[in-house]
Amino acid sequence: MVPLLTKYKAMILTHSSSFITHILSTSTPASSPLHPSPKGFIDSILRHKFRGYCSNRGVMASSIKVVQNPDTISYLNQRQAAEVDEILMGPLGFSVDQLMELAGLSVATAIAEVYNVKDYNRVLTICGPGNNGGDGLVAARHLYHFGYKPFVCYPKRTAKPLYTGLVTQLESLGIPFLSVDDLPINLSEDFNILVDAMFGFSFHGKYF
Ligand SMILES: NC(=O)C1=CN([C@@H]2O[C@H](COP(=O)(O)OP(=O)(O)OC[C@H]3O[C@@H](n4cnc5c(N)ncnc54)[C@H](O)[C@@H]3O)[C@@H](O)[C@H]2O)[C@H](O)CC1
Repeated sequence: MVPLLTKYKAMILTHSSSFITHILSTSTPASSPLHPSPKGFIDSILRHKFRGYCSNRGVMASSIKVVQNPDTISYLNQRQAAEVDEILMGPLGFSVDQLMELAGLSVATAIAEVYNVKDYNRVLTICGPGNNGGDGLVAARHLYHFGYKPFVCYPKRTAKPLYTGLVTQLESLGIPFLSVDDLPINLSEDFNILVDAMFGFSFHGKYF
């Protein structure tokens, strides 16, 4: 899969934790009301964590570190992303559908900021069976409203109301659902952008 990916115009990963996806993916060096510093955001989560759970700040401080690269993009690893979600959904009281909506909207907004709709119109969103897949379904809906032409491949559907509702919303907009067999061998011939919403922090096993 990896060699193929290099051919795509863009590949968007929704792997990172929902609420922070956009902030991390579009972070700029300077803070502004629209683009808050990702470090500031993470710091506020960590402060909450320290306050709520930890009497030993040194230990907790070393357990989550935000890696900042020279381009000011920050990354969380799998465990860190899961921990942030636990805090958001626990003491901070966010619900899954609330976070999923924010994650999907953030991904769609990040795409719209970077890839103009005229040149990069056809977006394939490949959705897995869990919450990460749900993020992708939400992203497809917002991309439609931003003027893109989204396509969704959602081969392993989940019967829970949260997911069936998302599917109904996409169907009502006429967004095509493609089976795996419908997909061309060379995805880059048919699509300008690929959104990988297959697995998030619950992925286990090995990448190949
Ligand atoms: N609070 C939350 O949980 C939220 C998370 N958000 C996003 O969702 C993902 C995590 O979602 P989750 O449902 O826990 O699982 P995944 O989507 O990562 O995986 C789905 C499903 O797949 C199974 N699985 C894992 N590895 C494999 C494998 N090798 N082969 C087959 N199946 C596999 C796994 O057991 C899961 O059941 C998180 O990253 C966020 O992006 C939302 O934004 C909402 C809030």
